[in-house]
Formats: sequence, structure tokens, C-alpha cells
Amino acid sequence: MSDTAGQPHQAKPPLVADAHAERAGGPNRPVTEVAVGVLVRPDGAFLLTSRPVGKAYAGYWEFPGGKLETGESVEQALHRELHEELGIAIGAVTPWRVEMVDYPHALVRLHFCKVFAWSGELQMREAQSFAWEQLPVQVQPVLPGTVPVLEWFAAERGFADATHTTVGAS
Ligand SMILES: Nc1nc2c([nH]c(=O)n2[C@@H]2O[C@H](COP(=O)(O)OP(=O)(O)OP(=O)(O)O)[C@@H](O)[C@H]2O)c(=O)[nH]1
Repeated sequence: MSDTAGQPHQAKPPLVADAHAERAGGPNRPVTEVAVGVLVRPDGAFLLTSRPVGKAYAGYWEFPGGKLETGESVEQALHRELHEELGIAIGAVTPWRVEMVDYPHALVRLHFCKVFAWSGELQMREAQSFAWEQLPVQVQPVLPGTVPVLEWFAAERGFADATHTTVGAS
């Protein structure tokens, strides 16, 4: 999408949740808590899915997940969301990083968790697309809130090149 007004502001650094983060979009702006699952296969490939039609940033690639419901923990939300969206039952959840992203439509706190074990075949229950990716990722466009995760992977893996293709770049 070429609408720069729709681009989010990303808090920098540190990209962690703290009391100051609530002020990024105004003193009373509510924070939406989001659980995000980074499924990693034994060969190191990670799962990206495209945002379904009808949601903000439809067609952008992200890690699967969604908003916490009232009373849910991040882990509970992740189990529910990945079952709802992908039809899988996930095993242990390993918390990784927390990041605030200030979108025009929402101020979100993303709880990224790695998941190494799951059961069931992947089913795209929201008619999304999916791709198992290595760096650099081949799909585009990548959701702004997803880009830092690719950089964390790059740091972990000693990958020094561009992690993804920027929309509009040749
Ligand atoms: N699932 C997911 N959401 C992300 C990522 N990065 C990121 O900024 N977000 C943002 O986090 C929020 C998650 O909302 P969502 O629409 O996926 O959640 P949901 O499935 O509960 O949505 P719904 O209530 O419309 O059904 C969106 O504002 C989305 O832009 C990511 O990697 N995965």
C-alpha cells in the first residue's frame, strides 16, 4: 500500500512494554495486547501467514496470532488463536520478546513467543496464505510489526543481509 499516512510509528528503543509506552499515542489510548506465535521447524524455517481480507493491513505477511480475550494469558490466547486460525494444537510456548507498535488503528503490545512443537496439519481457516520462510523472506509486503522479528532472527543467525524486500523496491 502506498498510503504513508497509514504507516505506523514504532517506538524505539527499547521496544519493550513499560509504563511509558502507554503514552505513545496519547495519555488515554488503550493498549491492545496481542499474542503472536513464531512457529519454528527443526530446519529453522518459520511460518508466516497473510492477513485475511477484511482486516487492517489485509494481504500483509505476519506471524499468526491475535488479541487476548478478557482474562486470558498470552499462552492461553496463543493456544486458542493458533487453533482457530491454523487448526493446530501447539505444545510449549517460549516467550521471546515484547514490542509496542503504534498503528493508526490501534496501539498494540505484541508478545512474541516461539513455538517448536505442534500437532495437526496446517489449515488456513481464515482463507489466509502461508509460507515457511528462511532469511531473507521471499514474501511481501511484510507487516511493519513483523520486521523487527526478522531482525531478531538475523541477529540470532548471524545473517547480515536485508531480511526482506521493501514494497516498491526493485
Ligand atoms: N497476529 C499478528 N498481529 C500483528 C503482528 N504484528 C503486528 O503489528 N500485529 C498487529 O496486532 C494486531 C492483531 O490483531 P489481529 O487482527 O490479528 O487479531 P485478531 O485475530 O484477534 O483480530 P479480530 O479481533 O479482528 O478477529 C493488529 O493490529 C496487527 O496489525 C504479527 O506478527 N502477528
